[in-house]
Order: sequence, then structure tokens, then C-alpha cells
Amino acid sequence: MRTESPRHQSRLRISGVWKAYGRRQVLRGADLDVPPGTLVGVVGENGAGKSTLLRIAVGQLPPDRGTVVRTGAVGYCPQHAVLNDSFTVMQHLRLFQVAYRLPTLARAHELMELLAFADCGRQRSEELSGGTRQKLNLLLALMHDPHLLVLDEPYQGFDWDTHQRFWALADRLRDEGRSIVVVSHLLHDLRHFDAVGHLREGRLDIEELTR
Ligand SMILES: Nc1ncnc2c1ncn2[C@@H]1O[C@H](COP(=O)(O)OP(=O)(O)OP(=O)(O)O)[C@@H](O)[C@H]1O
Repeated sequence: MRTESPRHQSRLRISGVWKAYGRRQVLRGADLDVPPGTLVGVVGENGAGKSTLLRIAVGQLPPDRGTVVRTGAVGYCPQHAVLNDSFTVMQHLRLFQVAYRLPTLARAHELMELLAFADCGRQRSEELSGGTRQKLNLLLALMHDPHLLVLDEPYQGFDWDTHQRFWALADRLRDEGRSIVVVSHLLHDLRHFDAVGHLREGRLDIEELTR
């Protein structure tokens, strides 16, 4: 774990969260704590409830029981990109600029360079490749420089170079004091995590890792 930075008072604390869809009980008392300056992975089989947990974490879905405490601005990258097919990349940026009340798009342009799709601004999102759609999905979650990052398989379809750039960015944001949760299926990513939560039978078993 990293030292708490005074610049970022971010935190996510999930306590005793239960969630069922009809008779399908998905979460059964899940606990997760993500202090400032910490990058935590969430892993588990398909259907284990990882996306459900993250949707509850950001307040998109109410838990049946339990509590979620969030501190700081939240950046949520959903598993499936929510884009308007007829909007260009730039139109998405302007829409989110208004929503986030950002004075400029400077940070968004930096992220476009970093994620290697700076030349796609005029393309409509229906024309984008799967990997580039995902880059836009991630950018929309990060362009307001949130303190708490909740990322659901954020690099699906990324080429290897972009994948590594993503992790360099995530490592830096963690070192600057943000709280980051990432759903991952890739063993290779384990080395970036301070801890990994194994979601099994609706509960998270937390394993602390030394990086
Ligand atoms: N809106 C919904 N209505 C009913 N059932 C749902 C809903 N969303 C998810 N489920 C079910 O809840 C379970 C957990 O789904 P969830 O998407 O959270 O799992 P996951 O671990 O993220 O899976 P994956 O690794 O495949 O992305 C699955 O059985 C899924 O079918």
C-alpha cells in the first residue's frame, strides 16, 4: 500500500453488500476497502458478480443490504461502452465536458495521445474499431481526473502497446494517491495490484500482494 497523499482524499469502502436478481443471489456479504494510493484488482469466474459489485460501488445499482461509502469524484468505466453511435469522438468529448463542467478539454486530449487514438476525433463512434471504442469508453471515465477510479475490464480489445500504456497510467494515478479498482481476467496484470479480491460465492477474499 502507498502513503496517503493529502491531494487526494479518495476512498471506496463496501461493507456487507448483498444483491440478488430475482431468485439469483449474486452477492452475499461482499466487503472491499480501497484506501487512497491503492490499486485493487477484482477477479472471479464469468457470472461471479464482478460487474454487479462495481455497479453497486458507483451507485448505479442499489444493494439489497450493506453499505457503500465513496469519497472524491468518481470515474466509472463500464464493461460495455455507452456511446451514441451517431456522435463523433469529439462530440462525445464536448458532451462530457459540459456534464463534468470542465473549462477545457486539455486532459481529454492528453489521454487521446496516451491511448493512441488522437487522430480519431472526427470519426463517428459506429465507425470505430472495438478497441478504439473501448479507448473512448475509458477516456470518458478519466477525462475529469477523478479521485476514485472504478474500471470494469477497461482494456478489452487494446493492442499490447496500449495495454502497457494503460497500466503505466494506472500505476502513476495510484502513486499520486487515487483509489483504483480494476476488474481483470488477466494473470499478467496481478503485478500491478496492491491487493486482489477473489469473488467467490458472493464474497470477496482479499489477498494482499507485494509489488
Ligand atoms: N440486470 C440483470 N438481471 C438479471 N440477472 C443479471 C443482471 N445482471 C447480471 N445478472 C446475472 O448476475 C450474475 C452476475 O453477473 P455479473 O455481470 O455481475 O458477473 P461478472 O462476474 O461481471 O461476469 P463476466 O465475467 O462474465 O463479466 C450472472 O448470473 C448474470 O447473469
